[in-house]
Amino acid sequence: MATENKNLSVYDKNKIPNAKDLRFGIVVSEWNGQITESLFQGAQEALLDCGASPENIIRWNVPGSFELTFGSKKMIKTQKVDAIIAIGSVIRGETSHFDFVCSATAQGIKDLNVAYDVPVIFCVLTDDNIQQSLDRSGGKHGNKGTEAAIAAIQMAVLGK
Ligand SMILES: Nc1c(NC[C@H](O)[C@H](O)[C@H](O)CO)[nH]c(=O)[nH]c1=O
Ligand SMILES: CC(=O)[C@@H](O)COP(=O)(O)O
Repeated sequence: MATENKNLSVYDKNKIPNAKDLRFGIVVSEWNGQITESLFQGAQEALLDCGASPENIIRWNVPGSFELTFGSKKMIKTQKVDAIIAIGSVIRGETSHFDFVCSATAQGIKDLNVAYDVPVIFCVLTDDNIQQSLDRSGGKHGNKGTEAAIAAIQMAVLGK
């Protein structure tokens, strides 16, 4: 289902586990900061709405999406968190660099989910233009940060 057919901010709170006893890490890329800050706000608001405590949300910043893998790995190794949300915004430029950043970031986060027992949620927008990014970070298609927060709660309690 394409995003245009699914608002990213819609969730049924009654179907989401309470997050009051969970600790979350959020690693935020500083590239396209206007977008990533909106994604962070969406994620933070949803976590709090679902019962998480502010002191149980740990935020770290990294330079760009490529660094989300290392930042998330470092957080897994040094912080006791139940799930991590990796937030980035990659917007296509003139060269093929977009493809390499997107692929490396997706593969790196996938690899963390394989190697460690802490779910890392892929909250990285990979857009052709800034309007697509705005539409998915609090615009007409909702906020992918909200979607990622709900996924983080669900994955944190999986199998418990
Ligand atoms: N062009 C974008 C980047 N590029 C930077 C890389 O993510 C990385 O920080 C650099 O290559 C140094 O390792 N990053 C984004 O998050 N978004 C972009 O649009
Ligand atoms: C995703 C990128 O790295 C990209 O924004 C960089 O722009 P360019 O391909 O024009 O160098």
